Amino acid sequence: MIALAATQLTIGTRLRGVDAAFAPGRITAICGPNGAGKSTLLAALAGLLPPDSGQVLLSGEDVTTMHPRSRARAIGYLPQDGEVAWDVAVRSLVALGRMPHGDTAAEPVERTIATLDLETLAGRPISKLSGGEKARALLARVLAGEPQWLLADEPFAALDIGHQLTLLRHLRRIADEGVGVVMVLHDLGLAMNHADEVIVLDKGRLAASGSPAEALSAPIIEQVWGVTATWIGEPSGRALVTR
Ligand SMILES: Nc1ncnc2c1ncn2[C@@H]1O[C@H](COP(=O)(O)OP(=O)(O)OP(=O)(O)O)[C@@H](O)[C@H]1O
Repeated sequence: MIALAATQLTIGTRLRGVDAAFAPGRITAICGPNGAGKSTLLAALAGLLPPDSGQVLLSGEDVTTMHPRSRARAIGYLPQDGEVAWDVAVRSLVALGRMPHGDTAAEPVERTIATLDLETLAGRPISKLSGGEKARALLARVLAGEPQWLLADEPFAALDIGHQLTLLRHLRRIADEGVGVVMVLHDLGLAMNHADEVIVLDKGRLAASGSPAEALSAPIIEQVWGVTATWIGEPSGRALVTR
């Protein structure tokens, strides 16, 4: 089993001694208030932020010292505000996701374009896309690389409800195939209903972790977000009602 784990991860005051383990085939949501350290943790898991102390291990190997190409093959990372250096067409951008493999294999590129409903946009330059269309194109680039781990920062933020649902189903499908999915989510309903595990960060520290029901219980939401709220509805269809 290829596991990804952070031990006593410390980066300035942004992350303070965070321990977290992620399992392949599972969807883990990282939640917490603004500035809690969620994006910092995700970037550190991707090997892009060297810690002051502690480490991130992928199958026992330190991610910061892995060969960049093997790390890129293993870990697909989608940052919060993805920027594109060149104004290429969507299809070319998605094909760039194959770089870690040293190929531009048409099959995964076209499959990912179809999965993210980008067929009619495939020839259009990135600069001429809407915010949500660009978000889907950037996500497609990462998915086309078929990584063992998908680390995505707020992948649903710009998507309409239909594309959110399509993406949720796709993430569950790749998780069922063994991919480890780790994503930062502000929408606690999405985390409660669709994640297998939840990690809650608060001021750089781990505040809770476990099943969605455990880690996002009303007392933890009150303690971490300072919000009094109740979950209503059935499992996998819960809604958070604030008071
Ligand atoms: N490059 C940086 N150097 C120093 N501090 C930073 C840097 N980037 C972010 N921070 C600070 O580190 C803390 C954690 O930031 P981070 O982006 O990880 O939070 P977050 O939980 O993802 O927040 P949000 O929900 O607002 O996206 C914040 O207080 C932020 O101001």
